[in-house]
Amino acid sequence: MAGEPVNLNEFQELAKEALAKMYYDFYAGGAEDQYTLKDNVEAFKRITIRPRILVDVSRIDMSTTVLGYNISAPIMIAPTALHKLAHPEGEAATARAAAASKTIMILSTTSSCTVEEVASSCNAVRFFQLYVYKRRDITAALVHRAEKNGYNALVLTVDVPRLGRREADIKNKMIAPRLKNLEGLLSIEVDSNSGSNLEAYAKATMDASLCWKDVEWLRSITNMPILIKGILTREDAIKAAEIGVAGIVVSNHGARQLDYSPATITVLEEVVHAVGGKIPVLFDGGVRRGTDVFKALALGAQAVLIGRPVVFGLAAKGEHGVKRVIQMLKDELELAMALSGCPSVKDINRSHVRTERERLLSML
Ligand SMILES: Cc1cc2nc3c(=O)[nH]c(=O)nc-3n(C[C@H](O)[C@H](O)[C@H](O)COP(=O)(O)O)c2cc1C
Ligand SMILES: CCCCCCC(=O)C(=O)O
Repeated sequence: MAGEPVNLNEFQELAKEALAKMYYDFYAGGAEDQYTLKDNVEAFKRITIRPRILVDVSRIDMSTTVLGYNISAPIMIAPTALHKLAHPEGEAATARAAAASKTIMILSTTSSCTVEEVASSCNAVRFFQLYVYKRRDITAALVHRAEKNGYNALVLTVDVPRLGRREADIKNKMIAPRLKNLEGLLSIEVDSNSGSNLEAYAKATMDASLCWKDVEWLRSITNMPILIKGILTREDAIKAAEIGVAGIVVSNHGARQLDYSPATITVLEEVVHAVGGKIPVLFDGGVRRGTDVFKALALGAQAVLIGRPVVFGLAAKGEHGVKRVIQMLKDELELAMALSGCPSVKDINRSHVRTERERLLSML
């Protein structure tokens, strides 16, 4: 690609040029037919914006709060695995970029840098994403380390009882790098001649018996607020609000788990209605433009998380690349707000978008 990237998709092109095929495929890929992977992005394109005019937009304020923490814009960093496959500085660079951008990074359990290394790389607000291992003692140790190292919330990922079938990883025989957070705690060697070593590793270690009552167990071992990541239905959203978690993330894991699960933006409103304002609803999946952020906020999300574009920014240009990715989205969101008559994020409301359902109903 010639010249500097001007949007997030161009960062993906740069990352493709920079990365070994096995790693690029791991980051970019989705499950099976990758139907949901495409639809996460395409579904945003089926929503149009209803701009309002003659509103004073000479000043735009994108700042907001999540769990009471101030951030410069409703754009956070989603937990994604193994940043050192993208860049030698790994999650430490991502965390510094998050801090410089005044936003929150959610560190993955399956990070290449440890909980402690990331904590000492910046003093910004950080959340910790938790996978629950069969070995509950190891899970508890991770939670305690996150708490001790100043992570401000726990994001419990609930959509990985098994790893999704990612065919590129199977073909590439994707490696399962040693997870630094588990060093000295768990050593499982996998060697899957038949396909993805990552999938084999996940099968050997992740606790597929995880269920609602385990949220109580988690609560009993930590004072950190707990958010549940991976909710796609009103039924589960109601349950989460009933058991009193601190928030939820509408997510299909970047379409890497269950193919033909819905594009997340198409179920956001259902979940928001079900929760009825009792707890904050965060959102991820397919956000590539400031207008996508705007649409998610209009449908009730408090903030969005960005997954792949952050890793692509890191792969292409390290910490600077992550900062650029976040800044590009912020610039696009700011412009979308100005052109839609929304001087602050609280001005963005349901009347500012027309969903595909509404378009179809209007034709009857
Ligand atoms: C390479 C990659 C690794 C991921 N690793 C994790 C993880 O360790 N924990 C987790 O909860 N979600 C993980 N996710 C899912 C993201 O948190 C997020 O839900 C998803 O990437 C959002 O979609 P987007 O990539 O279209 O922005 C991962 C996603 C990708 C692409
Ligand atoms: C090493 C165990 C599985 C890592 C899973 C990371 C992830 O959530 C994803 O790739 O998606």
